[in-house]
Parts: sequence; structure tokens; C-alpha cells
Amino acid sequence: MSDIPTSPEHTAGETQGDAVTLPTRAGFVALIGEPNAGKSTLLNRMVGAKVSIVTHKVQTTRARIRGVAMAGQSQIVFVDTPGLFEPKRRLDRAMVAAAWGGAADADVVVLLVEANRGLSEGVKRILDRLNEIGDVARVALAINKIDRVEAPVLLGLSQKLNDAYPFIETFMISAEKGHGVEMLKTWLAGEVPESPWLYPEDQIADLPLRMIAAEMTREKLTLRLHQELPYQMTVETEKWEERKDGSARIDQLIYVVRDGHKGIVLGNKGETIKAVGKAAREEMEEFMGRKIHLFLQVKVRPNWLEESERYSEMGLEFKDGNQ
Ligand SMILES: Nc1nc2c(ncn2[C@@H]2O[C@H](COP(=O)(O)OP(=O)(O)OP(=O)(O)O)[C@@H](O)[C@H]2O)c(=O)[nH]1
Repeated sequence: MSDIPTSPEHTAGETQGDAVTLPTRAGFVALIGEPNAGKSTLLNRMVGAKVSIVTHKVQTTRARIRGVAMAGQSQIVFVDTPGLFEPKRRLDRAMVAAAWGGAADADVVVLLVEANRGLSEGVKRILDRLNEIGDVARVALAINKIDRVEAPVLLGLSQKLNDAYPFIETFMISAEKGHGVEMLKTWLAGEVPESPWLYPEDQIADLPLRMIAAEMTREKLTLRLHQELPYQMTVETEKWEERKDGSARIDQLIYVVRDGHKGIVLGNKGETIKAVGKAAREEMEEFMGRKIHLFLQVKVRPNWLEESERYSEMGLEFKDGNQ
């Protein structure tokens, strides 16, 4: 996974002078639920509107980081599940598999259920899947849109859902009105493990944008190179610089695992990387509605696969016949 520098100044349980600070915590939370359950609305509340709107627009091939919320000393990284729909195309199937993989590997899963729809067929299917996976991370239930039903209905529904699955905690929220959201966030902050923060604080606001931009370049590379390169290639947005004229300069690094791959990515006289850069830049400009100056650099990093082991759950592995 890209963009995962841990900031050395935030080690768990550090002491500053006489004051003992609380240990830092960080971890992944997967928000799952049927379409329309209110995932984006909830993210808006916990992370910030800009981020959620942006990530809503793209269906990239990887499970995405939808946003990072800070709560006290905790960094909560929300990963998206790219639709728990019934997959038809092969690529969609791979995406759904990745979504479930992401859920299984997250530290906590939050299942969002609409109060007014209750234990629908869709929710039942999700619960079946969670039961099938078995070793899925701890799952909490958040009954959303409580503003739309009466209290007795809510209690009955909570009971029914908890009978159907051993949720570790149940929350009643209204993502839209904000009820119960802080409580959920505070709880999540305590559930993620003690750990140094996963992202530098100054990157949190535009992290999803950085990742989307990296994903765009990665997609163009994959399209251009077809089978020539294995999936062991990653793109990171290294720098993002806002310019006075409203444009942005984006510097990205393309990591390959072998020297030989570098030549393939560059192409004859650099024509491959030039074409990739142009296509990626055009897509970024359209998506962000602004001028972008994109700079790409290829580097060999033989062991990035191991380094990113913990994060690989968020990537699809395009092995034979997956695409
Ligand atoms: N009444 C009420 N409506 C809500 C609440 N939370 C979300 N909604 C509405 O439910 C609709 C769906 O919300 P989204 O946040 O887009 O749902 P989503 O789960 O992200 O949907 P997908 O992107 O399709 O998966 C929107 O019209 C929201 O305004 C709530 O607490 N109460």
C-alpha cells in the first residue's frame, strides 16, 4: 500500500518531560452495509465532507482509504468496501472479493443497517458472508437513520440483529442528524490497537486525493503495459503542491521490483511513461477540475512487497484471468 510512512515522533506511549502522554493508537475500520445505508453520510460526520464527496465519485479497482479521522490519540483509518453488490463481471467479482478481504483484515468492522429497512434480504446476505468468513475482525452494529423510526421498533430490531449475529457492540445513530456519531467514533478510537500513527497528520486531509491520483497512474500503467508487468508495481504520491494559479503539482514515484522492469515502464525513449503521464494527468484534471502538473519517476524497490504486507489486503492481485 502506498503512503504509509509512520511518523517517528509518534511512538506509542511516549513520555514528554514529566507529562506522560497517552499511547497513540491507529488501525483500520471497514464500514460495510447495503447501498444507501448511509456510509458516506457517516464518513462526512467523522472525517470531513470534502474527502467523502471526492471518494464517492470513483470506483477504483482497489479497496480505498476513504478517510482518516483523528480522535484523541487515535488515528482511525476508514477503508471502503467497493460495493457489496452481486458481482457480474469478473473485475467486479475481484472487487467484491477485495472488499471482503478488506473487512476480514480490518481491526474493526462496522455494519451499518438502516433502521427503517431492518433485517432485509441484503443485510441477511451480508451476515451470511460474515459468518462464512468466520475469522472476520470484530464486528459492531450501527443502526442508522434512527430519526425515521419509533423507539420500540428500534429495540426490536436491535434484538433481532443481535440474535442473527454476535455483534460486539450496538450503536443507534443518525448519521444525518449526528446523533450517536461521536459515541461511535470515541468507541472506535479505543478499539484500534496501540500503534504509532499510520499517516503524518499533515497528509490526512488530502490523503484520499493522493491515493486516488496514485491509483489513476497505476491504472494507466496497467492498461498500457498489459501483461508485461506483474502486479508487483506500486505508485505513490510523494508530493502535492498547491500553486497560486489554482493548479497543483503532483510528484509520483512508480516503484518496480526489478531493474529490468524499469526499462519496461520507461519504454523506448521514455515514450511509455510519457503516454502514461499524459493519460493520468488528463484524468486527474477532469476529476479534480483543475490544471495538474504531473511528474513521474521510476524507482526500483525490491522489497516493497514485504514492506507493504500489512496493507496488501487493500490491493487486488491481478493474477491470471482476473481481468
Ligand atoms: N433520515 C435519515 N437519512 C439519512 C441518514 N443517514 C443517511 N441518510 C440518507 O440516506 C441516503 C443514503 O446515504 P449515503 O450516505 O449516500 O449512503 P451510502 O451507504 O454511502 O450509499 P452508497 O454509496 O450507495 O453505498 C442519503 O439520502 C442520506 O441523506 C440518517 O441518519 N437519517
